[in-house]
Amino acid sequence: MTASNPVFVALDTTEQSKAAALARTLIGQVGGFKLGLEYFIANGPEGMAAVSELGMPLFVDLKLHDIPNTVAAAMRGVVRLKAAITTIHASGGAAMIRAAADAAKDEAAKLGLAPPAVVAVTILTSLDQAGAEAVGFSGAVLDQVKRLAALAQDSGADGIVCSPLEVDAVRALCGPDFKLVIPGIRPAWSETGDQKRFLTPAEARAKGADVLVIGRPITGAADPAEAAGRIKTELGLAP
Ligand SMILES: O=C(O)c1cc(=O)[nH]c(=O)n1[C@@H]1O[C@H](COP(=O)(O)O)[C@@H](O)[C@H]1O
Repeated sequence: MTASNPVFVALDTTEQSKAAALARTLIGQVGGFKLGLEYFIANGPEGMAAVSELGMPLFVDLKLHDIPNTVAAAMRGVVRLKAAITTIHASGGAAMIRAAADAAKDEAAKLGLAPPAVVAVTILTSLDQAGAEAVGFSGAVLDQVKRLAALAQDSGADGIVCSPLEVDAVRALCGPDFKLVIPGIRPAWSETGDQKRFLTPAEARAKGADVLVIGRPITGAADPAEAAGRIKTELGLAP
């Protein structure tokens, strides 16, 4: 991420040529690129390299969630992809979070790389109150996010993923150095789609988000670079 632009654009596609072309168009308009499961399953490590070699920070979003030993081994592979940020699920528990954080640091040191920020997904932004309760998170979503954020921080994670609606409360709980990576970002002019807990880029930033994860409002626009530029303007960044 360049210091001034907090936007990581989610290049959610299975097509390597499409991701690389979009990425090239967006250099200068965003702070980094996010590649997730959809892309990784189709294109593997070589596909990740095709985007990372463009020289922008890479967010590798594989949302690891398994027993600690398996997650630690997978995390070593994520480090080899030269990730700047990567995700695990906080609900994997304290030992899993610790194993992921330790493996990231250890593998990065072995390879002489900067370790990725390991951020733990709390409650997916596609879940509303009823959806969160249906998978067993009882109580207000905000309280569940705060509980998982504290668990993640106590277990060595560098930050969390939550919706913009919870950012100020988590910031107050976890302090200024805890990285808040925030999807569920919808400019007023965009479609909400499957996101249930969302705010605009400027609202999320004002609440204290460090990274804004934005996909379809940019990638689905007729002119993605123009859409990213519009978001830059809304964030008060120089064109
Ligand atoms: O971990 C994530 O990045 C993530 C967590 C979450 O709770 N919600 C969420 O939408 N995401 C990701 O953020 C991106 C949002 O994309 P758009 O909804 O198209 O802006 C997608 O790539 C999701 O995988």
